Amino acid sequence: MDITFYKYQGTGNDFVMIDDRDESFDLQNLDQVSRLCDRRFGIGADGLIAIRNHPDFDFEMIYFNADGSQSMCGNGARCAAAFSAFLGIVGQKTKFLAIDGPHEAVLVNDQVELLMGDVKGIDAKLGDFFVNTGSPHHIRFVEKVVEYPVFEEGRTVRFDAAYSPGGTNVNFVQPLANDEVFVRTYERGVEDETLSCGTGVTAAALVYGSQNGQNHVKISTPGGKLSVKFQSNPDGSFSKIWLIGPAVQVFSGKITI
Ligand SMILES: N[C@H](CCC[C@H](N)C(=O)O)C(=O)O
Repeated sequence: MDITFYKYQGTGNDFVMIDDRDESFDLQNLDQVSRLCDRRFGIGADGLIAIRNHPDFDFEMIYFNADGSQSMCGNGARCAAAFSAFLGIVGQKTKFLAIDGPHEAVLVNDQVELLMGDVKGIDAKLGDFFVNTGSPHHIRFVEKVVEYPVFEEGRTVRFDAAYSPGGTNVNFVQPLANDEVFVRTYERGVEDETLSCGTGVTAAALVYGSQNGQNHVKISTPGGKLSVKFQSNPDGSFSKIWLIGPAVQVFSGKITI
C-alpha cells in the first residue's frame, strides 16, 4: 500500500504526519510506527501523528512517541493544526481532539497558538517540581543549562522509582529574565533529548511564571523560540494556557508499506 507521508517540525521537535481520514494506516502496528520514526531505517522523527475524522471535532490527532507509546504532544498538536489547514480540513481556527481532550488552535501567519488543557497545579517532587500539562513533566532549575548533562540526568529522573511505572519527561530550566527562560528537555518515549518539547516548555512557564508573578513567559529552546500565556487561579490551578510557536512543513513523499 502506497501512503503519502509528511514531515513537520515545531521548534525542532519533528513528526511524521499522516492524513489518515480513510483510516487505512494501522494504528495498532507499533513496530511500524517505530520503524517510520527511526532516523536510519525510516523517515526519522521524534513522533508520528495520524489525523482522523471525528464526529464532534474538526479532526482527531492520534500521537505516538518514537517508541510507539502515546501521550499528549504540544508541538505535535501545533503541527497537526497547521497540517490540517494545509489539507483544507480547517481554516484559521480549529477545534480538535487529542488524547488529553479537546483543544483549540489559531493560525496566525507562521505561528500556531494552541489552547492547552487546564492544569490542576504544581507539585514538589524529588527536590524539584512536577506539572502535568497533558503529559507528565519534571521541572528542574539549573545554573547553565547549555552545559548541563541533560541525557544522563534526564534519564535518571525519567526512570526514578518515584515516577514508576509510567515515567516522566524531564525539563532543565535556566532563568534568563523575570519573564524568560531557556529549556532543554529529555523526552519520555523518545528516550533522548529533543530540540524542544511543547508540553514541557508549558510546564516550565507555569512554574517559573508563578514564582515571578508573570503570566506571559518567553522560552528559548535549542530548536527555537516559543511563548506561553496563562491565567493563574486562586486555587493554584491554571487555565487559558496558550502555547505559541512556529510549525513548518519540511517534506512529503510516498512510501510503500
Ligand atoms: N514525550 C512526551 C509526549 C510528547 C511531548 C512533546 N513532544 C511535546 O511537544 O509536548 C510523553 O511521552 O509524555
